Amino acid sequence: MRLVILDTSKSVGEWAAKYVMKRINDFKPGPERHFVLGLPTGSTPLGMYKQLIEFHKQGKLSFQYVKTFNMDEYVGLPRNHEESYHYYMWNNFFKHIDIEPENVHILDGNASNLVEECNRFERQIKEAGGVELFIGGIGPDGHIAFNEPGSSLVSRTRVKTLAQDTLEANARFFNNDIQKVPKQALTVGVGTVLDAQEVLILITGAQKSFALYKAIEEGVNHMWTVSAFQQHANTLMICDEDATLELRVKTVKYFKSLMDVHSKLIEQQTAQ
Ligand SMILES: N[C@@H]1[C@@H](O)[C@H](O)[C@@H](COP(=O)(O)O)O[C@@H]1O
Repeated sequence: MRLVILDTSKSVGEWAAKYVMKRINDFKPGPERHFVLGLPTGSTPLGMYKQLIEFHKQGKLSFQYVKTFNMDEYVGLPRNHEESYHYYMWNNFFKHIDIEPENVHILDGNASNLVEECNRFERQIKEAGGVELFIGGIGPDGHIAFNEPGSSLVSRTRVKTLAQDTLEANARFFNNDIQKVPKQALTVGVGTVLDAQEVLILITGAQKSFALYKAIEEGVNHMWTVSAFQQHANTLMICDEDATLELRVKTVKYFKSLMDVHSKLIEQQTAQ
């Protein structure tokens, strides 16, 4: 596992965007060879999306041959509701880039048969050839996508009832009214994300520092589902200083000493 520690949450967004751009451009996507990207929502990735849009506007990056699969969506929230992940994705990212709408895949939380919707999503990922790079964020309770504490670490896309911690954390998006937060969501499983060729996880803020500690310094534990990525051969976590507050000084020093190595991961873009 790699951990890139940057000073601020802003730098996390910029670094992640440079990394994603490099991965897509190095892949050289084309009509017969789409780059398959898994995407998260939440406040953490906003800076990354902003920077990716900027790279696109500068002509450095195209999404014409990129297929996307989003991690999750609330159940029962109308698609045009400002807090739906459909709205979030189109508003914050897709409408600003050159992606083909048919290449965008977001779970439909209003489908008449939610189980079939989840199974269809898994099939679509498979038909696309699997995810090349899955980007994720985590909740303060260490969940990835909506894989709440106690989720199976081999789970697939499914309906999930949200934990109290998540309802509380996400109430801020619903006028701080916990009653307005949908109680269920559709989410990719931990196993779905583990199947990706590579996983990139963004973690910022002191409120995520205990989860980062659980993810890195303790063992794999289904009560902290992000810890499952210790078992993935190609996981890259990017965090800010605040998120390291619960880590040992030794751990932080070790990963910081690798910064020169990590900088090489985005080198081609900075040189452009
Ligand atoms: N289901 C989403 C997660 O996919 C996301 O990672 C998390 C963090 O959100 P934020 O970045 O706003 O802290 O929020 C929700 O729970």
